[in-house]
Formats: sequence, C-alpha cells, structure tokens
Amino acid sequence: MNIFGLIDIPIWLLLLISIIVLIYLYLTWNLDIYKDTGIPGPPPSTLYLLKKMLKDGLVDTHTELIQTYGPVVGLFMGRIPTCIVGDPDLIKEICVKQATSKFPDRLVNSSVPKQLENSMQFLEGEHWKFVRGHISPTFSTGKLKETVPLIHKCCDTLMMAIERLSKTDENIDTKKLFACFSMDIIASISFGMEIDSQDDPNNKFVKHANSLMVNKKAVFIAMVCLIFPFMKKVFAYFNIWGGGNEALDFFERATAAAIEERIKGKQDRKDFLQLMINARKEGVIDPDFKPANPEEWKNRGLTNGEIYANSMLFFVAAYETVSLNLTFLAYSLAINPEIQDELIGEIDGELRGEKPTYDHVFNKMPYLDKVMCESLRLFPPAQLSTRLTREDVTIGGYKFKKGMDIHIPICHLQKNPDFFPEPEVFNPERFTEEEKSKRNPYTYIPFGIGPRSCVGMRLAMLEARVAIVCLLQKYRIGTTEKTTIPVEIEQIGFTRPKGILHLKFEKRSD
Ligand code: HEM
Repeated sequence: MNIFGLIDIPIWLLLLISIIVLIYLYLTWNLDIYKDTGIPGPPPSTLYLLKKMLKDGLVDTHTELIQTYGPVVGLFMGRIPTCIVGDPDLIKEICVKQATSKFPDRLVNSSVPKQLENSMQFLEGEHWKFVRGHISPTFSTGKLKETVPLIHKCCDTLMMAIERLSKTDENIDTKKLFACFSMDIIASISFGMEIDSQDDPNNKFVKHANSLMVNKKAVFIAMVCLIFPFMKKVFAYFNIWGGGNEALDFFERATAAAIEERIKGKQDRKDFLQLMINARKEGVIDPDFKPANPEEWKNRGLTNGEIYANSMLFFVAAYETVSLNLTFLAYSLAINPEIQDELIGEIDGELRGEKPTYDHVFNKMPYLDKVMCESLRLFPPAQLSTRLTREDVTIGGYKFKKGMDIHIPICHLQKNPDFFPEPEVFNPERFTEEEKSKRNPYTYIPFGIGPRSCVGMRLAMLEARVAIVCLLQKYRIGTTEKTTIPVEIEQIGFTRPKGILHLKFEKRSD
C-alpha cells in the first residue's frame, strides 16, 4: 500500500502493525484506573503482578507488596484491576458488612465448562442465592451427623492402607495417603459411590477425578483469560477449559444415573446427593429457567444440572483442601511429639477406644479443636479468596471502582507477626478463648468469611477431625530420615508440600 505517495508498505505489515497497536491499546487503556482512588501501588503494568507471583510465589508477593505500599495495594492481574486488601477491618466491610450490596460475587477469570456453570462457585446474584439457599441446609448439624457412619467406613479403609503400606516401607507418602482418603469420602457422600482409591488407583472414578485437578493447562488458560478476558468466551465456545471433557461426561452420566435410581427409590443413602434430591420441590425442572422476578426463584426446586454441577463443585472444593489439611496436620504432630502426646491423652480419655461421634469431635475435645485451628492457621489450604466490586464504593478512604477484583490474602494474614507472634511456630495455645478474644477475628479466615464463605466448612472439619482421631487411636505419627523439616511449600495455588512428604505411622502399643 502506498501512503501519501511517500512510502510503499506491504498490506501484511500494515495489518501486523495495526494488530500490535490494537493489542497495546486494549492492554493499557484502563491502566490509569487507580488515579484519584487513594489506592497506592507500583507503576501500573499488565504483567508485573503475574510475573512476580510466578517468580516469588503468592504469599511472599502479598507480604512484600503490603509491607511496601500499606494494607491496600492496587495492581493489575493481566488486564484485571486487582486490589490486595490486608487490613482486617476493611476485610470485614468488604466480605461481611457491604458484601450483599457491593461485593456479592467472585470474578470468574477463566473458562468454565457448561456443565459447571450452575455451581455455587461460579454463579452470581439471585441464581447464586437460590442455589446456596437450597444447598446450605444439607450442611446442617443434623444432616452432617448422618454422614458420620460413611466417614467411619472411609477411615477403616485408611487404617487398612496404613497397615499395608507400613509393612513394606516406613516412609509413607502422606499427601497421597490422605488424597485417597479424601477421594473415597467425596465419592461416598457426594456421588453415592463406594470406592477404595488406596487399593484401586485404576478405578474409573479415581482416574477421571484426577484429570479434573488444577494442572498446567488450567494455569495457562487462566493466564490467557487474565490478559485477554474476551478469551473466556472463545474458550467456552470451543469447550476448552483446564480439565478433561471425558471426565465431565463421566461424572454427569454417573450423577444422572444415581439421581434416577434414587428417585425410583432403589437406593437410600444418607449422602449429599440424596440431601440435594430431597431439597428439591416438585415443580419447574427446566435447566434454563431464569425468571426476571427474583420472587419466582422460590417456585422451583434444584434442577438435575444444578445438582450435578454442585456435586462436581463439592468434589473440586473438598478433595484437595481436606487432604492437604490432614497432610499438614500429620506433619505438625510428627514434628511436635509433645503436642501429639497431649492430643492422644485427650482422645484416649474421652473415647476409651470407642469410635468418635460428631459431638465428640466438636464439643468434647477442646485440645483437638485448638490443634485443628492452628494447623489451618499455619497451613491454610486456600491462600487467597476474592470478591468482585459491583459498584463504586469508598471504604476507609479508598475508592474501590466497579470491576475491581479484591484479593483477600488469607495466608499472609495468618502468618503476619503483628497478629500471630512467631508465626512459623505451631502453637495450639493461640486458640484459647482468652487469646482469641485479644485478636481481630478477621485475621483468621481459612474458610473465607461472610455470605460467600465456604459452605462445606463444618463437613471439612468433621472429616478431618474424625480421621485424625481414628488414626491416633491406633498409630503415632513420626518423622523419618526422608522427612524434609521444615516442609517446603509450593509457591502458587493451594498450600501444598513440594515433592513427597514422608512420614511414618507406628502402631501404638500403649
Ligand atoms: C479444609 C477444607 C476446606 C477449606 C480450607 C476451604 C476453604 C474455602 C475458601 C477459602 C473458600 C472461599 C470463601 C470466600 O471466598 O470467602 C471456599 C469456598 C467454597 N467451598 Fe470450601 N474449603 C474446604 C472444604 C470444602 C468442602 C469439604 C466443601 C464441600 C463439600 C467445600 C465447598 C465450598 C464451596 C461450594 C465454596 C463456594 C461457596 C460460594 O461461593 O457460595 N469446601 N472454601
């Protein structure tokens, strides 16, 4: 192409230059969003935070930024304006006081497969409220008590696995051990399937489930979507997302078949699938039903699609979190034998060999409660929680603009020496009533906080408590020459041990 008769530029070059200019404009046009907001931060850049988090890890990045700029820091995750908020009083405002009006949802920043769109994690507004309202009662104390026999069954499988593994090698891959336990529980209480993933790793459920876990493909897709948010729709259109579609089909078919069996009354189990089926009323079962008037939401029950999506979500939300909680708890007890002895003393004194019940683990073992709280403080499985700003709002002198993503740095808060002196020390005595009353409660939020906090919190605590009590009734946990002390943690994603965490489980003779 000839421009003003001066230079001759080939069309392809002109197109290339135009594309580069357009991408540059797309990536930079909102970089001045923090102007006049009172929110400090490093010079605005699309890639700064992503690069820093990949290099230094999430928690160190949060800590460094908060130390440098103060409790509220404004940056960009790709093209998304992202504020890190590390002040407990502001967290209370965002997640609790102004949650419903200004920060009701999370930003979905990656492609979501169609089958999971109806899960609580991704739903927004009235639809989220409706689904959460139907599902929350399935986690009531009464309903949870009914799941205890199912948890005990999985604990029996866990004990058999420990017995078998300890015979050949004292070094047990603790993360794998508890991952299998967690998988068995979810299969049982969420999908109504009894499996033994310790002994049968080729089981279809186990194989498909593993292909859904966060992997490099998921991280890559999330990065692309953060830098080019419109790609979310492109990926969704072509059904490209972080996990395997074959696995989704498998779980969809399995849940649909189980629902049909239950409705025909062929099976009656005290599991979450049954509770969700029971929680739906007769009436409209149209998967696309989205009335304009919120009142109309009340006139229907959960659809099969909603039950399916949330069973899957329970799986994704519960599998790794619970297994990591147990892994780090076992590690903490192994390197603190005097704490383990005190816990064993409480367990033996209270249970005298009986199986633990819901009441035992929540109401009758104060030391167990303190140990569990401390393990979730030092090793919170989720390092971060997020909220999307729905409308402009000024809080504590900071102006949060519509569309800003708020990052609540759970791990940074719980390891902040201002709130928890000597944060790296495992000390259950931080959770006496007296110590708790001295602290701002918004400094300890392993399950998030407010209306969008973890719906499965009580179930997670029940599973982990029953499992550790059953385990310590039979075994003492110890370190071996292969145990890395202190444990190394992976930098990004969940709080996971780097590599294999070896521990030994010795049969108690006392
Ligand atoms: C130790 C185990 C667990 C930990 C540490 C954990 C932590 C969390 C955190 C930090 C959030 C975000 C909360 C927020 O944004 O304020 C969350 C959300 C959620 N969790 Fe958990 N979780 C655990 C186990 C479970 C289990 C067992 C289930 C269900 C079976 C579950 C289901 C969910 C769901 C559905 C959400 C989304 C809630 C919503 O958006 O309404 N979690 N969890």
